[in-house]
Amino acid sequence: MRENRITIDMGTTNTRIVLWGKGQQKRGEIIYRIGAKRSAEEGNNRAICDALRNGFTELFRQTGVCWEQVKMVIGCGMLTSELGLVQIPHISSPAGICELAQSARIVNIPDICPLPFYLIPGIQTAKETVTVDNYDKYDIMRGEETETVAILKQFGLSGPFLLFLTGSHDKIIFVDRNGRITHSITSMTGELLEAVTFHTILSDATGNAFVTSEEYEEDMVMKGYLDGKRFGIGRSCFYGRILKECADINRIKICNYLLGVMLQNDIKAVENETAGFRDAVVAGKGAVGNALYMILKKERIFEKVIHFEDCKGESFSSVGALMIADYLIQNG
Ligand SMILES: Nc1ncnc2c1ncn2[C@@H]1O[C@H](COP(=O)(O)OP(=O)(O)O)[C@@H](O)[C@H]1O
Ligand SMILES: O=C(O)C(=O)C[C@@H](O)[C@H](O)COP(=O)(O)O
Repeated sequence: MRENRITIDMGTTNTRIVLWGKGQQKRGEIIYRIGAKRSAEEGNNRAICDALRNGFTELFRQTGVCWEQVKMVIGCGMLTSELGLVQIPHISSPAGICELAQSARIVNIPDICPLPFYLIPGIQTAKETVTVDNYDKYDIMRGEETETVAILKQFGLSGPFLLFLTGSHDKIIFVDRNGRITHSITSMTGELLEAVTFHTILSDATGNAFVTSEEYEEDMVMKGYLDGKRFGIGRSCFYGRILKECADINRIKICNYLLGVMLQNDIKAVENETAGFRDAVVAGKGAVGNALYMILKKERIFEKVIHFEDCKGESFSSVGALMIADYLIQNG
């Protein structure tokens, strides 16, 4: 019986392929450290195509499931960009689950997937033409719209609220009272933190590693955040080196400090845009999610801030893609 569905989310950095059995029962999951960034670096999408082929084979090997038992394959995120599998245009806001499901495209790529491949489009802020005079009112997302669907449905939320999503690119998503996305703001916080952590002189001070949940230190995050606000990102990052070389501070404290410095980006991005919003929701795992939640609470920009790490242990994007798959299956 064809009851299995496969969801794929490809981001800038990671690709997650999940095989779902009945309902929300996860049967298998493969995560590759391959994403849109790899295609940009290599000038082609071969790594992504290989990851999808290998991912399907590996999932079937692990679970014993075969293509004849799969009802639908559905993808979202940067898979639909020029750096992914097949480019499909963003749909315009406002949009929610119905608009996303109705705009899903079906493509046939038999050398990767023998079934029709459903692709969920991203969302762009509605705007006629983007020019050098108005680009700062515009934003795009691919993947986070699907995460938003999961967060709204799984936790029974209704807008209006601002949704903070962490990742390679942190997104601040404006959700209206009908649960539709009206606008978004992006900061490349995750990619910047990655570049600083692994590819600058500070890689020595960070020990070439991000801070984990267990290593999270609120005081150092807050110190970094306040310095970022006061001195700017560049100067504050260099204090990471001063702390290591001149004060002999350990790598965990320095990583927490740099996380706070970088999260200043997200607050700066949104601080003049919150009029009319009393509630904020933070959706993000690990130290980054904890840190952003803590900063938003301390800054008192919102009356209420809530935090979700994941959807009962599953990623928001995979659950959102599954919800859209089931919507499409139920609605023919
Ligand atoms: N402490 C941290 N732990 C893990 N990832 C972090 C951390 N700080 C920043 N990041 C960023 O988050 C990215 C991973 O985000 P994720 O949502 O899994 O991937 P994607 O953006 O590809 O969907 C990392 O590549 C990095 O840029
Ligand atoms: O829509 C596009 O082509 C984009 O670049 C949006 C991009 O920021 C996208 O939402 C991916 O972000 P993550 O890697 O999931 O953080």
